[in-house]
Amino acid sequence: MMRLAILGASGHGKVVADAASLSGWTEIVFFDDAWPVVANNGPWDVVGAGSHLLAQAAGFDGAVVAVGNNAIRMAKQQELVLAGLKLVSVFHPSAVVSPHATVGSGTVVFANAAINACATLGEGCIVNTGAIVEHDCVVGDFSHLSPNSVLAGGVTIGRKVWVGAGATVKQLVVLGDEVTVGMGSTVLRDESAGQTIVGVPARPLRFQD
Ligand SMILES: CC(=O)SCCNC(=O)CCNC(=O)[C@H](O)C(C)(C)COP(=O)(O)OP(=O)(O)OC[C@H]1O[C@@H](n2cnc3c(N)ncnc32)[C@H](O)[C@@H]1OP(=O)(O)O
Repeated sequence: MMRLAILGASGHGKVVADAASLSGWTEIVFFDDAWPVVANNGPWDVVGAGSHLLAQAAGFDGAVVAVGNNAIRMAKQQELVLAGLKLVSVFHPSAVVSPHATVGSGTVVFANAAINACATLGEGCIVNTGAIVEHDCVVGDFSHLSPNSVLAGGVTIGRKVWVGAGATVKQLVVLGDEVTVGMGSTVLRDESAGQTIVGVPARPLRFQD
């Protein structure tokens, strides 16, 4: 029996649970502060609030935070670690991950994602469905690569970066911490921390017409 606790009874959590179920976790339960009003998340049970999970570290073989917001995911993951839970990574079986890539704890990698050779991903990241992290990329902690987004070779992104669905980042570009890339954007140049950039080519949102 391999028992996984997922914190966050979200839609994203359902995808984490599916990937975990398909990759060998035999018992999966959710914790969420909406419990007991929320008692299930799709086919999975919600069995307690976040505080209950913090008190049950010994009861699980692993835990993962399923919260889409990067800052909240970071805070929750740090709480779980302090409480003694073992943060694990979850890989959908159809994800292709190079044996020469490094993936931090608490990172989830969904169906048809690819992480190529010598890429380095931090902890608590989301590599969403079909996202591509090319060779030699560096992805900071608690970043989210949305479905079908592409980081071309050697891209470096900071912590808590959100790359929107279908966005593409040119090879060797560097994005600072907490940059948000709008869905469908094409990023051709480096951007400093905290910017929201959109469009083709991507420009800071405040400069859009
Ligand atoms: C499984 C999953 O679902 S994972 C999640 C996947 N979701 C995503 O990838 C969504 C990513 N988020 C976005 O792209 C958002 O639009 C953001 C973060 C870039 C901007 O969001 P907000 O700050 O709420 O901006 P808002 O919607 O008010 O738009 C502001 C302006 O930017 C434009 N804009 C917003 N997003 C984009 C975009 N991706 N590309 C081009 N223009 C955009 C809007 O048209 C608007 O222009 P206007 O002022 O001329 O009307």
